[in-house]
Amino acid sequence: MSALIEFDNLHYTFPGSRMPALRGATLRIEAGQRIVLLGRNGAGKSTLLLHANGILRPAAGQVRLNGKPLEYTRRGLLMVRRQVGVVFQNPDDQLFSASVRQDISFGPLNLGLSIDEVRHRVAAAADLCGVGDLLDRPTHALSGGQKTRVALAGVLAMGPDILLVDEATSGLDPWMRRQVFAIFNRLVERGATVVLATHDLDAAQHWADTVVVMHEGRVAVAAPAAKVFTDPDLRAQVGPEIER
Ligand SMILES: Nc1ncnc2c1ncn2[C@@H]1O[C@H](COP(=O)(O)OP(=O)(O)OP(=O)(O)O)[C@@H](O)[C@H]1O
Repeated sequence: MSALIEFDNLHYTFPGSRMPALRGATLRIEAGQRIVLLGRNGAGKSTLLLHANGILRPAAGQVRLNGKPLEYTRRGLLMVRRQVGVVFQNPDDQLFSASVRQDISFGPLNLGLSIDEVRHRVAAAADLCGVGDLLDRPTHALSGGQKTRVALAGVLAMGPDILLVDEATSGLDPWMRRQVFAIFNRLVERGATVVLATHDLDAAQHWADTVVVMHEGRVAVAAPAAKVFTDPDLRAQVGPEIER
């Protein structure tokens, strides 16, 4: 059976950079997984996630969604973004509308849904993320944690099968962090996959079922979380990436 999403030997170098950010990154992700993506600063985690919904296009290699190669056309990318949601590291890269309501509505409107359906999705996603009372606020006047939750609501309103979250949970207070992880769990129970790129080893040990470690633009390890932290061979292989 084909994977939900597959990164096959991806190579990518940012324009103007001499160092490749991805050097043959390969990873297979199935439905219903809780994945934590670890790796030192600059290992390539964000770059890999930006390939998942076609924001970046690999110089070589292929991204496949349900076995089909991504199509980098307007139509192809819209289809991908319906299924693959990314919450960026910096929510300011994601929020660009005048109000929170407009921002969360943007994705579902782009899907061509009816106004009623969009309203329903926006209200449900805002409620889930605890930003229902912020809907009429300008996005620039929010705190960092509020911006993160609005960005998450905007992605959830699209109803993704796979949610990729780039180090966005670190700025949340402990209460909100628990809420956000509860949202991730609900998505997974529904059959979606959540991938969290983070330096949060607690999330890797206590939340993830699968831990993926990137090193210098490649996936060095992809294994059950319990194994990564206990198997001496894997531990040695992962080395400083997971040492506290
Ligand atoms: N916009 C960019 N332009 C040029 N180089 C970039 C850009 N973004 C990232 N890079 C480079 O690509 C490599 C991979 O970076 P990436 O952001 O994917 O790492 P990361 O694992 O997400 O790191 P971090 O843990 O610091 O977020 C690094 O060498 C980085 O300097």
